[in-house]
Amino acid sequence: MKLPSNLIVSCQALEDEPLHSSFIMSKMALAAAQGGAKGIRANSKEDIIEIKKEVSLPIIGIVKRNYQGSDVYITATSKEVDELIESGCEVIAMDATISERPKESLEELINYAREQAPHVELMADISTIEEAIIAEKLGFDYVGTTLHGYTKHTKGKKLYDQDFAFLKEVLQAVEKPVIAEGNIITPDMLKKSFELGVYATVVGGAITRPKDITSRFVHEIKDML
Ligand SMILES: CC(=O)N[C@H](C=O)[C@@H](O)[C@H](O)[C@H](O)COP(=O)(O)O
Repeated sequence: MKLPSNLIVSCQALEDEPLHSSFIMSKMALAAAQGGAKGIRANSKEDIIEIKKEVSLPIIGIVKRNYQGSDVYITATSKEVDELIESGCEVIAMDATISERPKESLEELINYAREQAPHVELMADISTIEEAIIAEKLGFDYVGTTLHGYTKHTKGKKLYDQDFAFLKEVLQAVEKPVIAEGNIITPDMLKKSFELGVYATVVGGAITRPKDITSRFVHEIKDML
């Protein structure tokens, strides 16, 4: 296992976000490491290379790229897999949902990644129980709840809905290590995910997206002022 059973912090800022910068993401990762995170999740070859200059933690790499006519944007094709192999990340995460893919099938993409980089582990970003089961059968090393609530067929759902009912189901459905990811926004939620039996938990926006953090504070007082 390249990832430790612990907290992983996602350091991502897309082009339309205020902190978009590989340098800033590398410092976010440094802050996360100093705070005790034991892994990093990051987007793009450039960001991963910069982050690796600052921290020696294992990295889950993704490349977010939109393709016309497809809803899949997290490591969608072999092009993104190639970029991630070049980045030197320890784990590649990819969309493992049933959404229509722009090029290779999911199975082809896994086989491609295994052939090109047998030393790199693979994480499935799923949105439903069925997808978790398929991902396990396809041989992913980790099953992550990343896309629950973000696919057409799960839109609007949150990982913490009904006292983490979906996460509990995933934990029962698969034997591979489960990574909780998506909308874990408090230390209590993080603790709860480990109590339920996850292998690791990825926390992103609640730590590394100050715009979202500010909005949550502002939301609480919006009707008072
Ligand atoms: C759905 C999607 O595109 N999720 C992305 C996946 O890498 C990131 O934008 C999230 O920040 C990450 O999953 C962590 O989640 P949260 O920021 O909620 O803690």
